[in-house]
Amino acid sequence: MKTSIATVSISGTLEEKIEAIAAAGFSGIEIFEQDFIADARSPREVGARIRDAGLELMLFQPFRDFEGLPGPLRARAFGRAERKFDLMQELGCDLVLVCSSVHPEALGGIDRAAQDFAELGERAAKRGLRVGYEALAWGRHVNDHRDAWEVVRRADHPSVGLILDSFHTLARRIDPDTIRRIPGDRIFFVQLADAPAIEMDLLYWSRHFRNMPGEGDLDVTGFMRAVMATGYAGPISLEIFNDQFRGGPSRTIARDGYRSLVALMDDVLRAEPEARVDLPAFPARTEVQGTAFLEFAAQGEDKTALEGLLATLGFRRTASHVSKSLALWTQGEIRIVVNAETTGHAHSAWVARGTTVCDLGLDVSSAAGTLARAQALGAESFRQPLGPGQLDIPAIRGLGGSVLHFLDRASGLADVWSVEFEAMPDGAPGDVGLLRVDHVAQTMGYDEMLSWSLFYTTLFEMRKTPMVDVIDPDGLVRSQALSTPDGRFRITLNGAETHRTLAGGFLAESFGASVQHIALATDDIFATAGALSARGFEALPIPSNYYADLAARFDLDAGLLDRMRAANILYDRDERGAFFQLYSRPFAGGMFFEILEREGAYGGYGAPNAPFRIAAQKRLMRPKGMPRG
Ligand SMILES: O=C(O)c1ccc(O)c(O)c1
Ligand SMILES: [Mg+2]
Repeated sequence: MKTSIATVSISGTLEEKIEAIAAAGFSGIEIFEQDFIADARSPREVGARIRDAGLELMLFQPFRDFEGLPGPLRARAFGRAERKFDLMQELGCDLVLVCSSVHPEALGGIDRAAQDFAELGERAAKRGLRVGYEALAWGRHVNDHRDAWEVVRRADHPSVGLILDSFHTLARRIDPDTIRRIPGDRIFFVQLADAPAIEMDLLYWSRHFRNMPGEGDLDVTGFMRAVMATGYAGPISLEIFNDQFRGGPSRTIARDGYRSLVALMDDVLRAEPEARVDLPAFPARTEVQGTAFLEFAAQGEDKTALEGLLATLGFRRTASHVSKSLALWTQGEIRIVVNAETTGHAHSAWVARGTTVCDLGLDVSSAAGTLARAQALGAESFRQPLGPGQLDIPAIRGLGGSVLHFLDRASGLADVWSVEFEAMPDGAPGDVGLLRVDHVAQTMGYDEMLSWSLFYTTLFEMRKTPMVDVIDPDGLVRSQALSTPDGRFRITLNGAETHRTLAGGFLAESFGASVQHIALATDDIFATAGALSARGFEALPIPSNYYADLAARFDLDAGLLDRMRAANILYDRDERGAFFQLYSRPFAGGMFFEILEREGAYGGYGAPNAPFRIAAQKRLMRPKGMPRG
């Protein structure tokens, strides 16, 4: 499979783009004319540089406002085309993208355009070049791939073909299955982009809001299934105009692109087994069965404070690692590892961020299969030297330096707790009824959210919920939840735009994206709250204004309301059930625990309560009488 990406899709100079694209694993590149013009090197040098980087220069674009012009304007358009053909020959690129005209004097007429393309094809063929025609969604006369195809069909020249772009087809809600009737060998190139479903002007939407397949709401898979059904065997390229990506880290964005393209083509192949996609086989998305463990890196006073908090939360230190400074704390199905090693990944994480969640372990059906998929999608595997008798548990680097381990029963990895740990019960009193990890909440910059959601949704079988806005007294935080279909593994992504929000302050303190809170589930929040307070746990205080509003919003039994108020429990409800939650006070630079109960099949995360929770946390964290800012 030939993969490619347009230089417009990422940030930097042309040289930085070339390096990032090559490093991400693409086979080729679409060069956007502006990127070339801004470069100081000659066309020959640029072409040679691209090939030296191991990339094929697959497309030169765009050539605008060509077809359907009258008299002298037409002659001038051909003159311009000849100049660009000269340039392409120097660059060493044989295909140009001509996008449908928006010229105010373009006349329209399928046959007129076809004649123009027949002549252009003849001129291109003399130089061994080819011409591809793409319908822009806002083209003056041609704005639908079906019309562009009719122009190409009537031009009837072997050097003239069609270029398809998923954005232009899907943005206009044109049925992608209409592509199935186009002969695959007449399609010269395919560009892919997704986009979020927002109502706006097509041109503005296209130039600013495109994103990687899988990051938006368009049916790019359906589009690509139709393309592959035609027998198309050419390059599959990303063309993503996005303001955030233009300013983002080029290597990360290029890697996201590669991940999105490989995941998409894998989906296409699974849905359309007849399609000829020469993609090496790798396992389907992993179905995560649950959280096997959460590992904190902690040292010194922070470690003592964390252990104290774990004890008041009803955890018991049940085992220690045979050779490392790792303690295992358990309750219900929950395992928390406290890592106080002075070398290795946990130690580096602690040095960089202070007390932090440095590792997430997931229960999967095949750990090796999950690793294989992650690597096929471009993830790096993660390894540390193994001590005697230690299990080689497959792991990868997530984003932002995070690490994920995969445990399964089939290969005995789930036995790590008895193999590598020695039981060492601390004799603490019984638990408080916490049963399992409900979700892990990660905080990141707003502009990193797409990378993280793409990472999880391409590797694991997870659904995204729509993004919600959370109002912090000092700014906005966007929040999006990802969940396995059965809800056994859930992650919430919180994107901060300013350091003044609670999430933004945590992000600044922890030097990058990381877990800010861990939500643990009980089946009886009132019993749990009672047991917690008996152990000296102090819940985050919630003001009585909140309970007065609850009484107004929901038809709640007065006794229930009183019990919630007494225990600082927040409440929410949806069509499927009710939700109760309480919070710990912040620890170690702004992390916290949440304790929750889902009643019925409540599917949310208590988002309506977030502004009140944040304000309550800020009251505790902000020294009294200090002006903010
Ligand atoms: O926005 C544009 O002008 C533009 C140019 C070239 C393309 O391939 C495209 O899809 C859009
Ligand atoms: Mg395009």
